Amino acid sequence: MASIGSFPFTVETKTESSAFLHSKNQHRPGSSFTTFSLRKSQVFTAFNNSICGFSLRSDRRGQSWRTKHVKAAGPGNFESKNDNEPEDPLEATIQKSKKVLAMQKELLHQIAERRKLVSSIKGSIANPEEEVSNEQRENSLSNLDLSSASGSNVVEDQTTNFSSSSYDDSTAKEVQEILPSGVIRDSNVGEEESGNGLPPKRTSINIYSPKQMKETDSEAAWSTEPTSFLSRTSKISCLKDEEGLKDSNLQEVTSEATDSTADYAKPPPLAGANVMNVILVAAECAPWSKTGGLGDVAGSLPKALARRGHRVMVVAPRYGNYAETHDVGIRKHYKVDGQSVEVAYFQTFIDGVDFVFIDCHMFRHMENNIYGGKREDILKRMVLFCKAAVEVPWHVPCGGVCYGDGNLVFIANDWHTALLPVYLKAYYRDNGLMKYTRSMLVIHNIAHQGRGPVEDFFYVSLPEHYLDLFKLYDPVGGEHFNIFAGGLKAADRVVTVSHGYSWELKTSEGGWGLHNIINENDWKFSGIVNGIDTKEWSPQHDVHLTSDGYTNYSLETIHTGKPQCKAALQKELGLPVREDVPLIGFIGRLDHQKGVDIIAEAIPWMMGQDVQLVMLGTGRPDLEEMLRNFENQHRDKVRGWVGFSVKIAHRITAGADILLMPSRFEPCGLNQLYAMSYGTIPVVHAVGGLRDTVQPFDPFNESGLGWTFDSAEAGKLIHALGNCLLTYREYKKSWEGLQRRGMTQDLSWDNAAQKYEELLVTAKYQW
Ligand SMILES: Nc1ncnc2c1ncn2[C@@H]1O[C@H](COP(=O)(O)OP(=O)(O)O[C@H]2O[C@H](CO)[C@@H](O)[C@H](O)[C@H]2O)[C@@H](O)[C@H]1O
Repeated sequence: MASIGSFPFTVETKTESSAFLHSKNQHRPGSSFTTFSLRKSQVFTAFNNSICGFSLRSDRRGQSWRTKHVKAAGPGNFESKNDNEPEDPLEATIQKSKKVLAMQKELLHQIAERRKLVSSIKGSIANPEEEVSNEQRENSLSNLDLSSASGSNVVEDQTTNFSSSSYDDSTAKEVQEILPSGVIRDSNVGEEESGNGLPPKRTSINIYSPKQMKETDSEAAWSTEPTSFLSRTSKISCLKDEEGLKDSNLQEVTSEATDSTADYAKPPPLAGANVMNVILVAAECAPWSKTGGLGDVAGSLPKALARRGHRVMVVAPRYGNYAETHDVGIRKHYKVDGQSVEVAYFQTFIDGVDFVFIDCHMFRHMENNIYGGKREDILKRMVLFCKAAVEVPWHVPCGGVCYGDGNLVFIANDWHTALLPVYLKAYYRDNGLMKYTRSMLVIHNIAHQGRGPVEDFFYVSLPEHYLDLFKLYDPVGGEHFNIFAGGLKAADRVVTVSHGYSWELKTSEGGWGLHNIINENDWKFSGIVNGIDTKEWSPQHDVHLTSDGYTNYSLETIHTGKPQCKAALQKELGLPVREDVPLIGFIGRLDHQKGVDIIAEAIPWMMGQDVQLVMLGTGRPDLEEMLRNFENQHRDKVRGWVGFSVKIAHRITAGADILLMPSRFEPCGLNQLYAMSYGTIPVVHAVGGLRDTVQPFDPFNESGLGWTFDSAEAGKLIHALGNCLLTYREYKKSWEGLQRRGMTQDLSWDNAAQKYEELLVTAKYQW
């Protein structure tokens, strides 16, 4: 983090988030410019990561940094034009040098201050009992008893829905209804949790008025201070009363703080001053659970964010027994449809990411049927999941320390977790809690929205005035309840997985009834093309290519490696082993979106060609039957694999020459990205992310990555595939060029992660 230090950060904070600073200054009257906006985490992070960054920064950032600095610091800054500046250039240089020296002195002073701060943190680790105030606030809504909140304990903050002057019994009742309606707060919880020899938990919360906040050290008074890495130390008190806390955890954290000086040598995080805590919440997460691309994204985007220096967690349901994970030992209760449901948390740390799995009877043994069951049952599962997930940063210590709710952004995904931004607002932020926590909602597929009758609203246990957020009218279904609609409105930022799809979503054809909401929220809406996990999906390292005659290969060895994989695939599937026949692949859900029926229409033409076709998919029973029929009718040319097999998906990607994707709509599409990185040429309907990522082949300029067709029709597919087959057979050099260009693209998540980061930052500073 050499480039973060405190100085540019302070500048950026001041210039970009005056509202935020305003509120900060309330707690720190009289703070000076250079210190007032450094939050605990940032102080710690800055301290932890660089001193020498100060001297490098102006060189590295050059003019843009200086401009910002001048803007922020105004007159008196060493870069600003001063009326008293001497005419003599030598004298002017000397004066400037003096000012630079003075500034460096000031910076050294700040560093010394921060050293003291870290020492005091270490001290507090050594004496965790002293953190009583932290302990008091470190509790969940599952333990809140707002009926005991009264008088001076009541929030007067304007951002909440209630004030002390108007707070009476009826308000208390209302607040009770709003806040804990989805959260069990009965004394059973406390008793249960104190049943392990641990101190009983408190059953009420102290809510501080702004006056109290001012009178109290703001760092100790309220956990909404953005925390990031400091949370690792300041949240120690949350651990000591948690079941399952091991001494070793504490030691780990203590030694982490002790070793902080050693971190000077570490390279700075790519995110620089933007380092934050990120929690991605998704209904599936590869490799543990996956029905499609959402699982891939949940398993890989977080790792790329972690590589940029963020503290990153994924929260997913625990559908099966995942060997790598351990029970954190914490139990909480949430109310779903009037029933108290106990949840446990399982955790593991892989590739820099904390993976937390929420365990409860509703998810167990659902690994092969994640979205199965009646509509109400799926909804109830997602309600529970979102209620539990939003509180994970409070309850689940990772590496010994909870994430805390400061400097935190949730990334929710698709309708399944679209309730999370709503809960964050309704339960917490409307009530002055999680004030600095933000949410982003990612649209992977707008076709699935969590629609139901308006009565479904009662399952989500929200205050009545929230109903309007979810109510939607459409000509087919009439007035209905729509979870995606609520999430889109409540989230601080909305992202979809390609630019093309972000445009399509705003049209009546592409928005599936949500286009008006998306257009109204255009200001917070962006498209970012997915990346791929190059560890999982690279022909060089693919673990599924190490046996059964397959082999790993790279651009250098593609001439031998890919034919070997093709032969192995033909052998494995019982097709004639022939190097010269073009092998066409299809992988995907068998449904309307993926255009399997368009392939079906083109089958008679295809079977007239000398080709082989391998299709892998699962989904609609009629389409599954169709795949079996293709195989039965053309046993020497077609294989239709009905089922979900990650191994076969990898092997098809490596062994095929061509990948077909005639999707009617495709928000991003991952298979074409995987294909290109394996030297397999995509033939795709130019829609959504497919249009963004597959530039059409131009034989005159020898450019492009594959073939595209402009409408989802069999005739168009045949035309594009015909040209592709011709090139495969007649123009080997062009084919190799296509493979080379595809394989040398940077398709990793790193680019996308940087773009996500930019939006996470805007969300963070959004008030
Ligand atoms: N039968 C099978 N066996 C094994 N593996 C199989 C399989 N069927 C599919 N897969 C795998 O599932 C993933 C599907 O990726 P897609 O991008 O096609 O996602 P999907 O349409 O599910 O997701 C949505 O989300 C993703 C992620 O944002 C978007 O790319 C996409 O456009 C959008 O529709 C790939 O990894 C693929 O290999």
